[in-house]
Amino acid sequence: MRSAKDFFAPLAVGAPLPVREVPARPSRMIHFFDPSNEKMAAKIPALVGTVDVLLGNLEDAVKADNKEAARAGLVAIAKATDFGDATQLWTRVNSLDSPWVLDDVVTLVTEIGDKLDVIMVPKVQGPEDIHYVDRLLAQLEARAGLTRPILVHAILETARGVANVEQIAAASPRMQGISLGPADLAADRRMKTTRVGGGHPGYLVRQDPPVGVEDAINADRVVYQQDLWHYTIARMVDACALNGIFPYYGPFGDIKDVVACEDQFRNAFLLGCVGAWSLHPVQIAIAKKVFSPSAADVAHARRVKAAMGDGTGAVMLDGKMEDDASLKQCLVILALAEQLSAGDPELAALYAPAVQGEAQ
Ligand SMILES: CC(=O)SCCNC(=O)CCNC(=O)[C@H](O)C(C)(C)COP(=O)(O)OP(=O)(O)OC[C@H]1O[C@@H](n2cnc3c(N)ncnc32)[C@H](O)[C@@H]1OP(=O)(O)O
Ligand SMILES: O=CC(=O)O
Ligand SMILES: [Mg+2]
Repeated sequence: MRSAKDFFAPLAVGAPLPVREVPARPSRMIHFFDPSNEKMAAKIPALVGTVDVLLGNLEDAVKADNKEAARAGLVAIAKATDFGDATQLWTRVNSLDSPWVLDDVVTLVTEIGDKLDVIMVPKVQGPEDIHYVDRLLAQLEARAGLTRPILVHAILETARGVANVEQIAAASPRMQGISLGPADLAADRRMKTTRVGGGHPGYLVRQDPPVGVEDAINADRVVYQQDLWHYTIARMVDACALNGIFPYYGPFGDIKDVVACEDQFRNAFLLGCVGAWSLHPVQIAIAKKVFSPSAADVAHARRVKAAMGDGTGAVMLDGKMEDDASLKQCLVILALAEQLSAGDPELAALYAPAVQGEAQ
């Protein structure tokens, strides 16, 4: 293990200094596209400024025959596009045991390292995977003369990865965040599902049999569908919070079911996630809506803050007790509203009166 003193030293001579704080840029939707798909790629310039993150995907969902075209396509798109301040460029490289990943990383850092904000690494098993990528990136950054380190995002999609999530989150100052990868995780755990994210009608809790009713076992009883992902998301959120990095829900594959997608994203938001993946343009607006606090929550947070005066003690507001701890939650909402308003006049208007300075 590296000593704390060494942690912020570059891992290669000439590589940029590691960051001490992960930049907290909005990343409500990580919008996936396949750079080898000409129709999809043609839509990317118009998405700049409308999504927080554009992610050129090179891994699963890109056909094996198209892996090189996807890599080359991403290089071409990145070179031709000005992403501005509002949109980050990320990539998801192939898995570390694949025949493509070395060329993915070498090519992307060398050709477009100055444009890439984050590299998403799939199927991370433990901190050793992050250490490998960390050193390789430092070497390539030094050779490319980059002045800003590229950050790393891990996908949590193996049982071993989940068991090691705290060490993964702490493995490098490059760690930007972690996404839940429910599809691969389900397969790796040998769960008996056949879908990409979301719930399952068979995973439920049933109300007790009614008392004093004939054939009570077969009587109508309320069933509550449970969340397959609650444990993993909660663990991931804690690991990220502990290490000052950001947690995300991953993919929701039922593109047509925009209602369940919104529910699943909101569960993740309420548990502490800052964003989710959008696989199709229709999911962009869902993520934006869910991962931006509601106007009602912002207004309520503002009232609690005003009622709490110097921030200590207890007060009653609308019949509920508020104190230092509920104020802290309200400040989280206000800080997020302030951050998002800064780059989005529509949200700024929604949250009016101006939220400037409220989180201080
Ligand atoms: C488990 C995991 O690893 S999840 C992550 C990996 N998966 C992905 O990245 C999937 C990315 N998304 C996709 O491949 C596609 O959206 C699909 C396959 C889900 C659906 O694609 P389609 O059947 O073409 O959807 P649809 O017909 O509704 O598309 C409408 C338009 O939006 C475009 N479009 C679809 N997805 C995207 C996207 N992610 N980004 C930009 N444009 C897109 C289509 O090209 C199409 O364009 P057109 O109007 O010019 O014909
Ligand atoms: O890569 C994502 C997943 O769910 O698997
Ligand atoms: Mg996966």
